[in-house]
Amino acid sequence: MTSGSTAAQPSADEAEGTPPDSGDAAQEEEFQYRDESRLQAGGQMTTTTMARRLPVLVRRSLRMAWQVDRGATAGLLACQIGTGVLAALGLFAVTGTLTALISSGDITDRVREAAPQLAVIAGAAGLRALLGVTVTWLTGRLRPVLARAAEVSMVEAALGAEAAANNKPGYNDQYDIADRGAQVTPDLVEEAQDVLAATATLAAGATVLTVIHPLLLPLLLVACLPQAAAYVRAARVVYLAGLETSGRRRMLHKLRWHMSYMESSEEMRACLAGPFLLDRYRRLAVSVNVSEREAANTGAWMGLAGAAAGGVASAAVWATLLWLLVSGRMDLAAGGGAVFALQTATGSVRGIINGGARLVRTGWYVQDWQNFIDNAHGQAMVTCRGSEVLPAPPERFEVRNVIYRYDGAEKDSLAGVSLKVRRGEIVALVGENGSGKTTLSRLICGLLLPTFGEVAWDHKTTARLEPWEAWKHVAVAPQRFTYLPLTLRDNVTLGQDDTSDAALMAACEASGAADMLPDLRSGLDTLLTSEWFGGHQLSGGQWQRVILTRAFHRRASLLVMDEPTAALDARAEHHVFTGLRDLAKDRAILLITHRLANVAVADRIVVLDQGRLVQEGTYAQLTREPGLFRTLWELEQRTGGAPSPT
Ligand SMILES: Nc1ncnc2c1ncn2[C@@H]1O[C@H](COP(=O)(O)OP(=O)(O)OP(=O)(O)O)[C@@H](O)[C@H]1O
Repeated sequence: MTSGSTAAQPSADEAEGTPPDSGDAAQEEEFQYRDESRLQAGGQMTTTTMARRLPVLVRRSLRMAWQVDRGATAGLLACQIGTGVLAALGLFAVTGTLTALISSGDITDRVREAAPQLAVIAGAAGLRALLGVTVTWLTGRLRPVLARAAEVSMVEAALGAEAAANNKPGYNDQYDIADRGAQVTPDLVEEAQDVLAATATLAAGATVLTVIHPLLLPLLLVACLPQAAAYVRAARVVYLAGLETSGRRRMLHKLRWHMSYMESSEEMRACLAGPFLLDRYRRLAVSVNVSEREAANTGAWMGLAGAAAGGVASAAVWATLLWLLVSGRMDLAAGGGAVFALQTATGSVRGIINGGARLVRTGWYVQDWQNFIDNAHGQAMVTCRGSEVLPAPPERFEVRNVIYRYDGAEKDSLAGVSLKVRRGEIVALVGENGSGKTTLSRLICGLLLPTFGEVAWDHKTTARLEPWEAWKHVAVAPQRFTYLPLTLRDNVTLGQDDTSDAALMAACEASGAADMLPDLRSGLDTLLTSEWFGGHQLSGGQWQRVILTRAFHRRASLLVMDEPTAALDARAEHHVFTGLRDLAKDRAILLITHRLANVAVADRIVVLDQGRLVQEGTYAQLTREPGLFRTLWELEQRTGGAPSPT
């Protein structure tokens, strides 16, 4: 982005990650992770609990891999077992070779005796290399499939959460952390493979070591414990830093999205929002860098301490081996084999510790992912709602004395509102900005559940209905709609109901979208975005026609239209409103608009003021009687808007 050149550049100190000045601190405070219970739970995880969880994690990773690609998983397991067997064979062959070479007798005879063992060593090494390549191939095949599957589960869980969840404390943080878990799911499998491979090799080394001298293996394992503890602590520090920075990283992600994507590209330039946000981004990035760098430093120190402890412990094991040899408790040939076995076993134990610590850290993330997909941070609709299904499309939608307060809000957005809409009726919701119109429409659609009171469709409350089945009876043309990068046909039908051209064309006629079809290269099958080749970029008003087409195409009992013509030209707006009565024949229509000229079409008008229903009546009644409606209507008339009552 060229405008970035005008942005305040970070100083050298900032670029290196020095904490930003105090002016930014308050700003960053807003994005801090605040789920103390989660942080405490993370902080209390010890090496012992983690050691206990390791087999669970390996099993989980295998189960996940098995679900997405059985062939690759079985192949990987076979490779790991094969690697262990070959490692054992190779080690036994090394011991045999050394015994043969070191024994007394003619050198030619000794070499001849050792030759078959040497062939086994070479064969085992070659086959292990082959298995290594196979493991790389199978892992490469598994990784992307697993990552996509984890992402899909996340999206399913997010879609299965209450729409109100976004306001719940901690929900978005939990989503982010879980999303990170989804991204690292393939790592879990790979790290579990590493641990399995190292365990298989250790099993081989351990067998040989135990045969040579029973003291060596326990000594080696005890010696590695301090290193394991240090690595797990380091992993915990990095994981906790990931939790703590999640809110700030989410903000970075949002800023990146707004600065780079097409939808906001014009404001980024014309309002100089680009340089401003880029500066904000840099400062926030520095603060995240500082936290992550601190964690990396602490982790490195812990790793260093662990490695030093491991080094000392290793030296003790080697000294023991030396003592066994010098004191004559072990002969020279066995000693040679022990050196190889010890080296292999030490490498394997380090592999298990390293891989295990990484596996544990990844396991925490994956656990977060699992928790989220299990119940969406306590917001899963299946646990908040019933599973009843309406026997027939509802005739009547009723709001009974409803209070609604968004989570975290200081006051109610709706305070004791009651309203009825029947099929065949058009009801208009009117009121000033923030009076609660959209909130009321969300409740009547069952997108939100009331804080108090109830919303009933015929005689069933929305809280008892299975939501996805219920929403088959609802069509919404929302105030803030989403531009989906799909064809016109897909944007309208979303794969539902009658996807035939005839049904689509009828809806296009009603919304006015039919007028723009001649300009679309592939008609109904034109991709509605220029972000991909062959796509077509629509104007704001044209998009609104598409959204209306989508709502009209659905044969739903309740049609909610929230500022449905805000972006339409006069001809298109007139076309939509003259067709509304026809649409209302078999639908209940809830119309929200600030253009009071348009509410004349409604059978009833309901006026909201600060979350309360203050007036209800026909257009003729409300324009006559004193009240909020008349005040707004008169203001609109002064600017040349609403017609006189008939
Ligand atoms: N998702 C949300 N989270 C928290 N508060 C919200 C949310 N949506 C709306 N509110 C609050 O609820 C109140 C009613 O908002 P609502 O969108 O229902 O008003 P409206 O009458 O549709 O306004 P407008 O005419 O501007 O569209 C406002 O005070 C608003 O701040």
